[in-house]
Amino acid sequence: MQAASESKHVSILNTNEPDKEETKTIYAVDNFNLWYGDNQALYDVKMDIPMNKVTAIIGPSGCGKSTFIKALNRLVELVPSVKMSGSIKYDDKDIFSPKYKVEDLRTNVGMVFQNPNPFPKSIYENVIYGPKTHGIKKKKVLDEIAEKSLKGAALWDEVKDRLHENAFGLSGGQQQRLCIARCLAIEPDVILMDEPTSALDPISTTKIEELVQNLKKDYSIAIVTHNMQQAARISDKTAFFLNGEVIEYSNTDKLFSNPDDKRTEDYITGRFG
Ligand SMILES: Nc1ncnc2c1ncn2[C@@H]1O[C@H](COP(=O)(O)OP(=O)(O)OP(=O)(O)O)[C@@H](O)[C@H]1O
Repeated sequence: MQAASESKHVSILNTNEPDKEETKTIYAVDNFNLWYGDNQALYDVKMDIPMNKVTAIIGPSGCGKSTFIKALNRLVELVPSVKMSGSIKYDDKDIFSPKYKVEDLRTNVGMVFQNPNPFPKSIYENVIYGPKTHGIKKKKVLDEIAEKSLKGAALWDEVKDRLHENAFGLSGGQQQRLCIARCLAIEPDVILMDEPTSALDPISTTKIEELVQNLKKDYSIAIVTHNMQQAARISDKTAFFLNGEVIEYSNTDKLFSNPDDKRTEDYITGRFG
């Protein structure tokens, strides 16, 4: 966590800032395998996830997309039967090293799930939950974090007059943006999104897509989506997974216009999946 005064949220709203051209790697995944008990779900996954870009993970149901994204923040370890091999480096550090603290990873890597999952608390309490857990107590600082995070999630204008109302009173799309605000409040570097719009109507989906585009100036984003048009609209790079393998991983324009692998072409043209 950064101190509130040096918060990165200030720059979220500055849409005139030019994109950073130099592409650095935030996650380096190499030869990564994962099993649930005896069933192997991921095979030799190798991919570098770039910093300050949107990386889409696409592929048919059951191909390992969620498993992969949950490996990136070690959430997948909560399944007792899971075994893994290979390496995942975040910011050049092996996240499975005994020395690596999972709490540090979770502070740097936020996650947004398929169904909006606000806590049964007020809008305000939802957003400041993480910072409070990290020991921030001053009301002024928490107020500032709440405002910046809600602005960052493009929700402030809609909720600024009802911050102390229950979050369940928000629409599904607003609840999802609240979950994004809750994620921004811990000031992560990476945001993992697992089908964040699949439960939303088209207007709410468009808002989240616009938001993702804005957020990539300050965050590295990996997004699992079933929606190929969405991947094509919002991502810089796309990985196509099939049966636990990365079949193709390239710039989104290239993958959708001129894929190298016949299986990618079949999938994006709707021949299966
Ligand atoms: N908790 C679990 N225990 C056992 N097997 C699991 C578990 N979660 C996923 N799997 C298996 O791992 C494989 C990959 O599942 P995963 O959920 O990662 O795929 P997905 O591509 O995200 O699918 P979908 O698009 O349907 O969400 C599947 O065969 C699935 O049955």
